[in-house]
Amino acid sequence: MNIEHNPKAVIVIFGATGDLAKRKLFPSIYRLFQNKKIGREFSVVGVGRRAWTNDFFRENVKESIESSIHAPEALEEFSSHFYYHPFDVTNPSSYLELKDVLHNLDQKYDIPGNRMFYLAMAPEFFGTIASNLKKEGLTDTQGWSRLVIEKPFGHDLPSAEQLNNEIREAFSEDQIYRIDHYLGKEMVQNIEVIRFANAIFEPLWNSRFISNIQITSSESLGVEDRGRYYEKSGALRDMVQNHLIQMVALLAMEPPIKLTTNEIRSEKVKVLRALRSISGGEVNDFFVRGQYGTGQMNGKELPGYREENNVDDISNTETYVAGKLMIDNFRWAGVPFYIRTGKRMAAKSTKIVVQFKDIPMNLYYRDGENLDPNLLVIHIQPDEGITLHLNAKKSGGGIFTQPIKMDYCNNCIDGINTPEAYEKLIYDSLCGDATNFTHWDEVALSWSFVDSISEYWQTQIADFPNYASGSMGPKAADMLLEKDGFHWWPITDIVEE
Ligand SMILES: NC(=O)C1=CN([C@@H]2O[C@H](COP(=O)(O)OP(=O)(O)OC[C@H]3O[C@@H](n4cnc5c(N)ncnc54)[C@H](OP(=O)(O)O)[C@@H]3O)[C@@H](O)[C@H]2O)C=CC1
Ligand SMILES: O=C1O[C@H](COP(=O)(O)O)[C@@H](O)[C@H](O)[C@H]1O
Repeated sequence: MNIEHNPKAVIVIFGATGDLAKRKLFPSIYRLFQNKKIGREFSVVGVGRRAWTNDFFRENVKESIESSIHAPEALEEFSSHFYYHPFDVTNPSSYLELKDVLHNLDQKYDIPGNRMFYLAMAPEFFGTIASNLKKEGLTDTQGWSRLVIEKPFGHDLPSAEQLNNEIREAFSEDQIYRIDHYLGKEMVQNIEVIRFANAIFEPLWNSRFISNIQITSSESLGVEDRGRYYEKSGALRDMVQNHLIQMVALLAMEPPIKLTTNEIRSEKVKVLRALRSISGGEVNDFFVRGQYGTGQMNGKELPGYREENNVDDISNTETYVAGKLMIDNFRWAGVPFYIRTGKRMAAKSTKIVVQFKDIPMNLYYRDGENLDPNLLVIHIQPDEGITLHLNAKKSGGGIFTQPIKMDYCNNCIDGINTPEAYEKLIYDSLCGDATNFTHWDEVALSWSFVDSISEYWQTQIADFPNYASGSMGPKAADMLLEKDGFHWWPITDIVEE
């Protein structure tokens, strides 16, 4: 792995007129520029079918930055690096013109032929774009060429394999950067550091001391304007196959022998290989699905999923998933990893709770007084930090215990400077660091895990809707833990479960 810290490149954004480019990509590239992670030697070429001019595109870029960053500076200079090249990506002849544009920009900005092709478009175009880039010689330069790909990477294992084969015709695995934006989140990246840089956690990080691990990624928003996509996806494919399984892998992996891309990925792959597969008949024992109905949030009446735009009024699509994952290896045998994610839940929050086993004998037990289990809570968002739940002596006479918390707040210190996930991932891909991107082996294993669940669900009509908007999901998700003697730990102090 050859990581370059002062990247010089032309970034080509396919889908530059779309929502992702505007909301995430332009502001992230701006922050890299503002923080001097990229210097003057860069250029961005936007591709879309709309007949925009360079000036119109630059106005759009400026608008996107102004709407997301307070008092941005040097916007004129920054946006002058942006160019727009309209064409339909299915038209092979346009790639030669793009090639000339890129060549001229190399010369203008003193860029040594480095190209980052960012595919912010629907996946059905990935293969066509990759093969045209290669065929027309756009990857044939003195510098490097990388392909950055947005999700969804297929909708099941066969479609992901087909997509992968198409792009692998033109790009090798080490040129492909598959985005999972959760891997760019500060506290997701912190999981490894918390585990492997602290003598107090690693010896306890196994089935002898941990009773269960819970990962919640709840959203308060509904499906918004993505009904068409979401109807075919659902929460299992949209969130579990990628973000939640990636967090499980980071929590469960063995310490890598070195902090290199290959070593870390290979440890994550081993976890995914040990993930117990769930056959059709077992799905109901391990997984619960839900769909939001009408409800209330902050005094506002909210529609159910089936009333949303572009959603079938008898839709069988799940907007909520809870599951129990078992990792059949030496470290984790018998420890459930509970996951849950859903739309229109009571709060927007992503949290990991590591629950330690009870001590063998409670010396402080008195009637009506119990020791709480020790918990390590990793707050991913919106708050970032860690909390350790302990028991301590109550002040005053006698030996009475009380639960206490030790808190570390990451974004209280770094505040608004905590880099956004996309900013970090774009920077990593420009630098050639693929650690926080998913390798094909990870993608394939996680699809194969979720496929057996979704195949079973497709054969069964669900009794939807089964949770109210603004709630914490269906009751059956509580039962999933209760039958093992556990319960979901609340995700915020305000949300009652
Ligand atoms: N938006 C988000 O927050 C997220 C999006 N994603 C993924 O990113 C990708 C893009 O999403 P999003 O930006 O929301 O989608 P949009 O529908 O907003 O944008 C699609 C883009 O593709 C371009 N496009 C479509 N067909 C062609 C074509 N034949 N030739 C050239 N350009 C074309 C459109 O340009 P034009 O109309 O000018 O032709 C537009 O710029 C999707 O795969 C999505 O799943 C992933 C995570 C989050
Ligand atoms: O990938 C996706 O993630 C978002 C949630 O991301 P977050 O960073 O806001 O937690 C989700 O809303 C979307 O449906 C999904 O495609």
